[in-house]
Amino acid sequence: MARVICITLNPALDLAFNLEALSLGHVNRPTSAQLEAAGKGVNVARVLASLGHDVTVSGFLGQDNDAPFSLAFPHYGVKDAFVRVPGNTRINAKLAEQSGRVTDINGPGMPIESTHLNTLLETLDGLFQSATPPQAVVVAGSLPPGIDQHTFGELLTTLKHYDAPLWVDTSGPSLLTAIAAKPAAVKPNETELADWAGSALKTDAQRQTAAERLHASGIENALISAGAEGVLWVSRQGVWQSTPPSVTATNTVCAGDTFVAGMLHGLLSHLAPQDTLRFATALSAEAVRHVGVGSAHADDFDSLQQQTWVRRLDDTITEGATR
Ligand SMILES: Nc1ncnc2c1ncn2[C@@H]1O[C@H](COP(=O)(O)OP(=O)(O)O)[C@@H](O)[C@H]1O
Ligand SMILES: O=P(O)(O)OC[C@H]1O[C@](O)(COP(=O)(O)O)[C@@H](O)[C@@H]1O
Repeated sequence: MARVICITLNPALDLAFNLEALSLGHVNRPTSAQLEAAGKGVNVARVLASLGHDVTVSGFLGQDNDAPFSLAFPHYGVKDAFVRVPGNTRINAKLAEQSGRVTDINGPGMPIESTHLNTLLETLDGLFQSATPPQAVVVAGSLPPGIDQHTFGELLTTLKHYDAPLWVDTSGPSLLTAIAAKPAAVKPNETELADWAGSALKTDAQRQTAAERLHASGIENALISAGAEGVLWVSRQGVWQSTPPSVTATNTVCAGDTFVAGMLHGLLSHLAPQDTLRFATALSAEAVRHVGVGSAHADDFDSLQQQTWVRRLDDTITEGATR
C-alpha cells in the first residue's frame, strides 16, 4: 500500500444520463440519471483507494455545494484535503447513447483567486511535511478560471521539488505546460496529444514515435491511450503496447482516469511492466461497461486480464498473447 495525493484543480459533479439516442433540440427522456462526485483526480483517487492505497484528495471545491463530495469521500475511502472556495463546483453532463457514443458537456468551473492558491500550496506542503509523506502525486483535469498556464507550470514545478513522482493527466494548453514541466508520467489520449505531436496519431507507429519522443524529452512514463485500440507505453522498462479485451462500451467516461490509477498501482506495487500494463488496460476496459470508474473486484476481472493482449515492441518478446 502506498500513500498518494490526487489533486483536482477543477473537480465536477458528473451528471450521467443514459439515453436511447440523443435528440438535439428536443425533450430527451433518459432511461437513467446518476450524479457522482468526480473530476479526474477524484476518479483516480477513488480507484487507487479501492486497490488498498492510502489516498488524500485535494484541489478546490465550491463551498456552496460541497455536500455530495463530503458525503462521497468516506464512501470512496479517501481523505479530504480540498480547499473550500466561495461558489459552486461545476456540474458536467455526460450523455451516453446506446450506440456507445458519449457527449461530454464540461463546465468552466469556479473562479480561483491567488489567496485560494496560496491556501492550497500550504495544504500540500503540510501533507508533504507529514511523518508519512506521499509516494506519488497525481494532478489531473482541466484548469479553473483564475489558474493560467504560467501559474499551472509553477505549481507543477513546486510539486516536482517534493520527493515523489508527479503524474499529470490533462489536455489542451495545460497538456503542453505539463509536458514542458517534465513530470514522471503523462497520459494523453491520441487526440489530446496531436497538437504537441504536430499531426494526427492515427496509427500504432505514429503513437509509438510520439511516445518515444515524449520519453526522450525527459518524461519517464510516456503513456498514450487510444480507446479500444489500446495503449502505447514508453519508459526505462521498454516500449510496450496493449490491446484491451472486447467489451460492450456502455459509458467510456472515467476510462482514462481508471487507466492512470491502474498504471500507478502497478508501478507502486512493483509489478512487472507487462503485468502493470495488463492490469491497467483490463481495469479501464472494465470501466467502460458501466457508469463510473473500473473495479478490480468485478467477478470476471481475471478473465478480462487474460483477454488483454500485451506485447513488447523493442525486442521480440510477446507477453500474454492469450486471445
Ligand atoms: N471501447 C473500449 N473498449 C475497451 N476498452 C476501452 C474502450 N474505450 C476505452 N478503453 C480503455 O480505456 C483506456 C482509456 O481510454 P481512452 O478513451 O483512450 O482515454 P480517455 O478516457 O482519457 O480519453 C484505453 O486505453 C482502454 O484500455
Ligand atoms: O477537467 P476536465 O478536463 O473538464 O474533465 C473532467 C471530466 O473528466 C472526467 O474525470 C472523466 O475523465 P476520463 O473520461 O478522461 O477518465 C469526468 O469525471 C469529469 O467530468
